[in-house]
Amino acid sequence: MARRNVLITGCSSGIGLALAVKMAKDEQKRFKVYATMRNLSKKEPLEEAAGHRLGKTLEIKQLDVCDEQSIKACVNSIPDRRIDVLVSNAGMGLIGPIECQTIDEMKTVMDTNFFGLVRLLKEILPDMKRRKSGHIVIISSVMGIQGILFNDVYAASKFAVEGFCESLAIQALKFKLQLSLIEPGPVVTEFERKVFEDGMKMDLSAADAETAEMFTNIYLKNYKQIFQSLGQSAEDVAEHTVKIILSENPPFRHQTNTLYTPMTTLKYADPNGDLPIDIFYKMVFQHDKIFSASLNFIKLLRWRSRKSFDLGKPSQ
Ligand SMILES: NC(=O)C1=CN([C@@H]2O[C@H](COP(=O)(O)OP(=O)(O)OC[C@H]3O[C@@H](n4cnc5c(N)ncnc54)[C@H](OP(=O)(O)O)[C@@H]3O)[C@@H](O)[C@H]2O)C=CC1
Ligand SMILES: CC1=C(/C=C/C(C)=C/C=C/C(C)=C/C=O)C(C)(C)CCC1
Repeated sequence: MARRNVLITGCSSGIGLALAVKMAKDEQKRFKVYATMRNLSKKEPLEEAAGHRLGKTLEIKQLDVCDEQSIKACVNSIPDRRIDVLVSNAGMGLIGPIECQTIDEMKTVMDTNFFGLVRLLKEILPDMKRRKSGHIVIISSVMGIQGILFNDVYAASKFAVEGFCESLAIQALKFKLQLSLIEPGPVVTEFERKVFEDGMKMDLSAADAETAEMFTNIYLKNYKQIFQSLGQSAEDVAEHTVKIILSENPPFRHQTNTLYTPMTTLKYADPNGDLPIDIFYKMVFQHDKIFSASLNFIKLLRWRSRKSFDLGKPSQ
């Protein structure tokens, strides 16, 4: 099989970095990775992790998904503009009561997570259609399927991504293109740190006392524990993603975290949509002690089995 050109966005940290390195280190050298980031002054961790693959199976390029010119320049710099696999990974989070967020902050989330993907595809899709080959892989989220308390705008941005892709997938099929949504649950990356820090410093004065208390003493208080007990590593998500890229018949949707699937399954179990809302409400407001104890139990099990605990590792 010929070496496939892979363009990945958001490679300065987290899932993008882990995926770029994993693909560049492929023993069979099946990929040429164009690892992109908006700010090249952040390239050191990637350079270090790529080691001697740098300049061989991995090249670092500038690309800001909020800037059409930067996308165009990056794609034009790739031989024959040939991108066989596009991984749309760049993204950002936003938590808190909407009363305390500005419309501009919300627009930045939509602009990055949703319009970022749209801009990439406007540039790359026509070439893929002409060649009648290509795989578009999108790092979506479980929040592309299901909303979570105090993640209203972030979830909306991922729902937008999923609706857009569901529509596009039908046309893509006609051009023999593949489209896959990767849906991780919580992943321990910079995303988690940034979102938590922003949440902690948030000015909650525009919210009523009950909402502010709920955000601080329920959401933020449990946030770290949720990531510690249910969280995956970026490398885990990268492993799932490579498996999807290499599969002959890649699925349209792939959830990476089996500890989280009982939650997302609730969505499909009730056409009225009340079941997940009701259960999340009870977990947060009525059975919070049982919920917290269950999280601690999962954390303990994972600690005892030192990472071998199955988080839905793709079968060999
Ligand atoms: N962590 C999690 O719990 C989960 C994350 N995801 C999704 O995974 C993806 C990767 O996030 P993750 O690795 O966790 O987080 P990180 O914060 O570690 O990585 C996000 C990357 O996106 C980049 N980025 C942000 N805005 C832009 C932009 N305008 N143009 C180009 N790059 C940009 C960041 O660059 P910079 O360093 O310059 O900010 C960074 O490289 C996101 O789409 C996120 O929504 C999905 C499920 C769970
Ligand atoms: C499990 C769970 C909760 C929190 C889930 C979280 C915090 C998920 C984070 C997912 C991320 C960060 C996805 C990124 O795209 C609640 C609502 C507290 C209570 C109900 C069950």
